[in-house]
Amino acid sequence: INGLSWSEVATADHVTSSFNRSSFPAGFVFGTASSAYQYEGAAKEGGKGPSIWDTFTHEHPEKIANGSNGDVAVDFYHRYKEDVKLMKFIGMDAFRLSISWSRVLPRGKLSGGVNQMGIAFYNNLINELLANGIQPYVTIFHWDLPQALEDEYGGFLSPLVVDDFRDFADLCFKEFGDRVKHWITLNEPWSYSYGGYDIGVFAPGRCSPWVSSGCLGGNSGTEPYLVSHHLLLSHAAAVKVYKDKYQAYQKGKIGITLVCFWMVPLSSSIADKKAAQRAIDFMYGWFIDPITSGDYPESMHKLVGKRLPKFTPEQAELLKGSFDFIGLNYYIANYASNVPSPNSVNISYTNDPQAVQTTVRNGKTIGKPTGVNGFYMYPKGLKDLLVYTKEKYNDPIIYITENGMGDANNVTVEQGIKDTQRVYFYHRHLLSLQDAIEAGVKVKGYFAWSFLDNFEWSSGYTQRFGIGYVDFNNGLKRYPKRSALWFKKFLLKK
Ligand SMILES: OC[C@@H]1[C@@H](O)[C@H](O)[C@@H](O)c2nnnn21
Repeated sequence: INGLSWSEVATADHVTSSFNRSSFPAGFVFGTASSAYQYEGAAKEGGKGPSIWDTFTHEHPEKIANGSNGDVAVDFYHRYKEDVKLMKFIGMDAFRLSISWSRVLPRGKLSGGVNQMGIAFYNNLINELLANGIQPYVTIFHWDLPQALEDEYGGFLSPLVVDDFRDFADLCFKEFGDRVKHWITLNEPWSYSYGGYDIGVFAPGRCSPWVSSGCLGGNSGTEPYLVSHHLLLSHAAAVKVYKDKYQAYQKGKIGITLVCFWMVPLSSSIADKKAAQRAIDFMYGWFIDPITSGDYPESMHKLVGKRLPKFTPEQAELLKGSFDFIGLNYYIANYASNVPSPNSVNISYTNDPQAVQTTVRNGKTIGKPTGVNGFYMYPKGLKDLLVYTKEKYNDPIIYITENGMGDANNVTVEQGIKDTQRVYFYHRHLLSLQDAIEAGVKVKGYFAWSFLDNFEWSSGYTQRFGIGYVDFNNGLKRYPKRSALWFKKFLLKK
């Protein structure tokens, strides 16, 4: 600050410890994560077609804090070279980005034509990363479905999306797979289904009328399950294409990114312990069971019944083992407790598990607060989730593809960059990650969410998750936060 450049600020004395990169296995990958709609901006530039997030934010500004949108976001589309230099300055090994489907296929379908300016943008970005010694980890779908496919057949509500997603993934492998060696098919299918079709706060904003009066049609008891079913089939189709057509000579790896809140039984009662397991099944098992066993968890069959779509034997075969690694996004833990008399009238994904999630026990919150209401720090949950995955799902290779916290430091730049709470968050979660590795979990990398403050979906720009501060009042200027400088020391190669 006071005009100090990143390197001048970095020399300032910052607390470090003997805990650093060398506390992790050689070759362990450290990076930061992002997504297209939250970073790029240039929403109508360079031949890009509209996504459902462009539509959602413009047609329903009341659903986004301050009526914000991603039209400009943090202007990554124009500033990516400067930003890659900053990643290198911090010492990051990798950068996780997503491809905007409607930037490369403006009409969603291959038959609608490929936008060569979109292809060029991602080629330039990938080349810039590699030229700076940073590995690109690419997410194919991070929620920004082309509006054209939502209009044509309801997007992921329809099985027709599977072929279009497969073609989009094929295009990405063909155009970028010579340099991209780590692919993630989907980011958090849980969030897309739950946010977009159960509670309606994410695009396309659907839910049952009893859930919220603002929903644009929908049924919270059936649509989340249909959408997740088609997300899983799309994932499997993309993995098949990669393994059939590209992996042998491109020699990359492909996986999926899932999210799970760790669930802690509210009491030591059997009922609450079972409720916590159901809560994990409905958030995490919903997806990791089908890609490991080829079917949904038993608890979902029992509680959702005929509302839960079925996989054909062929689909089950395609899904089983459809990954080289699991990407895991971890942020928080919740208490889970049993719902003794389930609500038989208001049927929804949220009510089906008969487990209510809370954050306070005997007047004490589950962890230290963050800037996001209801989100508390629970570092131990990272290790618990990793060991759970190792033991229950046959010891897969795992990347932590997101971990971080939000704060509402919107007052001044000086305040915003003094994010000592975020330094504490990262320090504690990396210690927990180290415990998991010592317990034998095969974690190969860790990505902080996020490199820069960015568009935080329905929270707009009111929640900041970056280790880099963006001054939205002054030309989107970037500043290193304390956490960025902490990472710089942590990552220093001896
Ligand atoms: O809310 C912070 C971030 C979002 O910005 C990401 O887009 C999303 O992948 C996610 N999942 N959990 N937490 N997050």
